[in-house]
Amino acid sequence: MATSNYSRELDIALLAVQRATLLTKSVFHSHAKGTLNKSDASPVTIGDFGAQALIISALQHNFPEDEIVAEEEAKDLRENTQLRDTVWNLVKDTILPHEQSQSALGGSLPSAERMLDIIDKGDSKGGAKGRIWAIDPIDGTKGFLRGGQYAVCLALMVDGDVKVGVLGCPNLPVSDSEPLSENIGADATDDERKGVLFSAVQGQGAHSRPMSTGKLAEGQSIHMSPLSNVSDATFCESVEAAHSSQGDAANIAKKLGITKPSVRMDSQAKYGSIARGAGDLYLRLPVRADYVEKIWDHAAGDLIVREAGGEVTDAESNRLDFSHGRTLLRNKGVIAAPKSVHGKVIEVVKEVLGSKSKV
Ligand SMILES: Nc1ncnc2c1ncn2[C@@H]1O[C@H](COP(=O)(O)OS(=O)(=O)O)[C@@H](OP(=O)(O)O)[C@H]1O
Ligand SMILES: [Mg+2]
Repeated sequence: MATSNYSRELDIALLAVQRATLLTKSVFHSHAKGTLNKSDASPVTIGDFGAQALIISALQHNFPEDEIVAEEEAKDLRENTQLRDTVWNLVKDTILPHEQSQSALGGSLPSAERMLDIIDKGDSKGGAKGRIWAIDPIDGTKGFLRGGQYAVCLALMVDGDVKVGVLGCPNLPVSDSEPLSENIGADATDDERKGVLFSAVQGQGAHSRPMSTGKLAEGQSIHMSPLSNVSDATFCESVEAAHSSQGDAANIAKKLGITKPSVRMDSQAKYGSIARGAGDLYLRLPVRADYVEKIWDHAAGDLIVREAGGEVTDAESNRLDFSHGRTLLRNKGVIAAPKSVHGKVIEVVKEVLGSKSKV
């Protein structure tokens, strides 16, 4: 039976994300060096499948009864044996050098066929009852392709409530105190010296530690910035204009008196960045009324920001609700901010979005 402080879940989640991130980095480097030419598949496809297989195999080994909601299904790999073999070769060769992690994660996978079955274990419908893990093997696919920001994301929900969250962000600065550069998401920032793992357990705060390939260091406590005046804020948003309305964000920022330009970056690296105080706000404003957010795009980041002392809601000021299956059916948009200014930000979000709906 799992203990109530979730220490084992956290340890396994950290190792699983560490190993999966190592795989995504190796896919990126093979692609960049032109050595990934065995198949026509994009490196995102290969990295997505490989990272999902590694994370699920670690979860199945340790928590066989738990359900899993993951982004990918193995259908494409079953139909394309060349692609399957490319992924399999990576998965079987991605091993963390410290022995302890090998046994904790259950050793190597036995075969390519078994890998496909493992990938398909991520097909849970989710819901309001039981222990459910949410996985996004590569969040921020566009960032990954650029060598910019992306994240390997894993969260455990129990009865719809997020209890454990881990984000592997290989291209963010190691240091929590390094301010965000404006072009952090636009440039190819891929660099061996970068990389951070963010984590949180409900009621136990949020932490960061360097993303190494060896034994992981103890986590350092992280906190949202103690922002008292919202006009001093740095806000983060998506690079992709199709994922978040940059026009609405600019109007909101202007009304809040914010003069600093937004920092655009892909993936849940935005949640990690504000949780460590490198930025202040994360605004995700709906572009299309019919788009429903996926739980794997938010579960880990939501807990990490709240445990770092922030507030995370939708545009109507409702908490993100992870109890409605694979999507955030009841929420539109995401507004994450230090507690001190969240109310003020929501006031202005409602004003700007409300005036649009009247046009
Ligand atoms: N229309 C629309 N609106 C909002 N969100 C959408 C939309 N379409 C896709 N997605 C999801 O956005 C995830 C990535 O979010 P980001 O804000 O990091 O965007 S991006 O990385 O800049 O593309 C991205 O996750 P990944 O596919 O894992 O990259 C998608 O799940
Ligand atoms: Mg995603």
